[in-house]
Amino acid sequence: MMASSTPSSIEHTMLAASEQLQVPSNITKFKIGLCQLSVTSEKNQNLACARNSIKAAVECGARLVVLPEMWNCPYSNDYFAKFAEDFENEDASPTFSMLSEAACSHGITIVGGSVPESSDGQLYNTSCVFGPDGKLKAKHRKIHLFDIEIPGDITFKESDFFAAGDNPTIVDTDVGLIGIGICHDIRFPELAALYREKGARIICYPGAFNISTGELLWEVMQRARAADNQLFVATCSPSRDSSGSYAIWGHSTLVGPSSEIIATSGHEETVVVAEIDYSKIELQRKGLPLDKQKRADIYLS
Ligand SMILES: NC(=O)CC(=O)C(=O)O
Repeated sequence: MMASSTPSSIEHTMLAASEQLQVPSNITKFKIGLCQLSVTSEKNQNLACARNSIKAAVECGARLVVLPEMWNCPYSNDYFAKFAEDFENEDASPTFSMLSEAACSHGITIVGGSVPESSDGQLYNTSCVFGPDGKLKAKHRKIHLFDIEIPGDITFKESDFFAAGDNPTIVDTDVGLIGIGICHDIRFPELAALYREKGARIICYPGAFNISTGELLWEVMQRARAADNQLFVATCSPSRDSSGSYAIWGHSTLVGPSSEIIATSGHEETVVVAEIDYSKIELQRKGLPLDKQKRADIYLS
């Protein structure tokens, strides 16, 4: 269906290799909302637009809402430092406050896309996850920074501005275990495989693929991560702004565990709302038991 705290409350952003999280058994079906937002150079306008879009998703029944990569700030080196906020000082962070308030007043889980975070003199491309009580549950700092140089096509160097995160993020929410990656993180199958191994049933990737890479790779990457791991993959992008310096592909999408596209969009501003049914995962894994067929004994030798 489509319709046009404190740092101590972070539950876990890093997993020890032996740690196995438990999947809550009580939730099997719910709706997810992907807010494909139009991003401007006015932060307050971006916050207001995101707040309205979250409300629209909730009105369509969403219990989990995902925002795009860099939704409070244009995806441009000219803006990252100016728009950065320090989440440790949450009262001085309008983005943190808005997401916390929205999650609490609607009683939903929000994967808050990503925004520039300033911390200890560094900038990070960071996604915050909030629970229905409005508390911060996890914080994912983009691990794989988008450095690309394709002559005559696209050059972008995130590492000139951002430091990379060092931790995978899997978060236990009221809609089950969610793995988090940001955009370029989707290209690394090892991260998705780790999330699957730890019990994630859905991986959320806020992203802002460029039109150069997006047409060929955006859908392929999502479907590959879903097929490899037999779980749901949700992506959420900003909408395309033809006046911006970085042309965004859009196409926020929900993919199911057999790699099927459940819902998607074009490049315009919209909210995608679709159903996640976890029983599809069990069905797919039973019919095609990749986990049992896996030959881990030979891959690493
Ligand atoms: N924002 C990104 O990481 C962009 C990306 O990965 C792309 O291909 O475009």
